Amino acid sequence: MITTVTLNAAIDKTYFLPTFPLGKVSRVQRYRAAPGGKGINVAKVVAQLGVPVTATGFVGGFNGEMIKQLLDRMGIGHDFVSVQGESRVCLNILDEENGISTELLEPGPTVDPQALAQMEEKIREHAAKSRIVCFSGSLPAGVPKDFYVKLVSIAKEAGAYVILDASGDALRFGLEAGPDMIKPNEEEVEGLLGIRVQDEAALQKAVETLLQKYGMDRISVSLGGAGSMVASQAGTFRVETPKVDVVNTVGCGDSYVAGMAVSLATGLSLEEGLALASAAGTSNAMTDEAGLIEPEEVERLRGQVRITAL
Ligand SMILES: Nc1ncnc2c1ncn2[C@@H]1O[C@H](COP(=O)(O)OP(=O)(O)O)[C@@H](O)[C@H]1O
Ligand SMILES: O=P(O)(O)OC[C@H]1O[C@](O)(COP(=O)(O)O)[C@@H](O)[C@@H]1O
Repeated sequence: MITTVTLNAAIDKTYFLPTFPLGKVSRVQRYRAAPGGKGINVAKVVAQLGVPVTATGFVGGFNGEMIKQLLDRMGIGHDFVSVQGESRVCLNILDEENGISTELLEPGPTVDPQALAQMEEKIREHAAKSRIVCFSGSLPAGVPKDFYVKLVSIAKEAGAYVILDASGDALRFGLEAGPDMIKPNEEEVEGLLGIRVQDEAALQKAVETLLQKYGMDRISVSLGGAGSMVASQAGTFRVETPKVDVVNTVGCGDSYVAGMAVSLATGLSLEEGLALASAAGTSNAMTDEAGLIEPEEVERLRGQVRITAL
């Protein structure tokens, strides 16, 4: 079992527009709405890859109900803590002619102390039944900056392998609890070390420094269409993913995390895991919804991922 945790769940809405002129009226002819927020996207991809998953986190209001109902329709198990207020809408406006994506992310509800305590209990309960627990995304108002320290510690004490995919203070604090894996982007690596990364050699040095400093099992720095660089206890690897026709890249990072979680839960080797994670991210880029992949496409892409030991 894999558990995903989304403290700021969302309805991910995508508007597909031929162009997106600012200051003009655009009539939306085509759109999609799906349950989202990073951890929920991870859960959707894990389920599509055929591994049992439970999604937890905070949900609120009508949007929260919609998130749960849409997950039910997808056959994805969930066990959320309900909060006052309304779960957010995350809007992605895709200007298809220019290939530009503009994301507008609402703040989400304010979480009260009682709900925080309930969440700690949920993590204790689900981590005890899970091989992998993935914590993903930003913290809504009312959640202390160091909440991931508490939750990661609880999950680790219960014996789960912990993946943390967050940014800013949430990541910085969360690292103190010793997650097994993180998936920062280059900017987040720079922020954590207070440096500028000029080239791949500098990135390699930076991720190896972080790996040693926090004693992690692996760090994947995702590089969009350029793939990823992964530092692990077995060495550092440059992972190149196939070039494809891109439709929508929102959710690629979540799909990559899902692939990694599935590989860990099913006992794949590190190299096999890197290929699966990259292929899942790339397959997501070829679909129009965040957290949507084509399992057959993933199978095909897996064989095309190039992994080089550095
Ligand atoms: N344009 C793209 N073409 C092919 N694969 C992509 C593309 N963008 C992302 N991916 C795949 O998804 C993974 C994660 O994407 P990335 O954009 O780096 O994450 P995030 O969404 O967290 O910023 C990449 O390592 C790659 O495997
Ligand atoms: O919780 P955060 O960090 O605000 O991110 C929320 C948003 O991130 C996304 O999951 C996309 O993330 P990635 O593109 O990094 O995978 C959106 O679908 C979502 O609504």
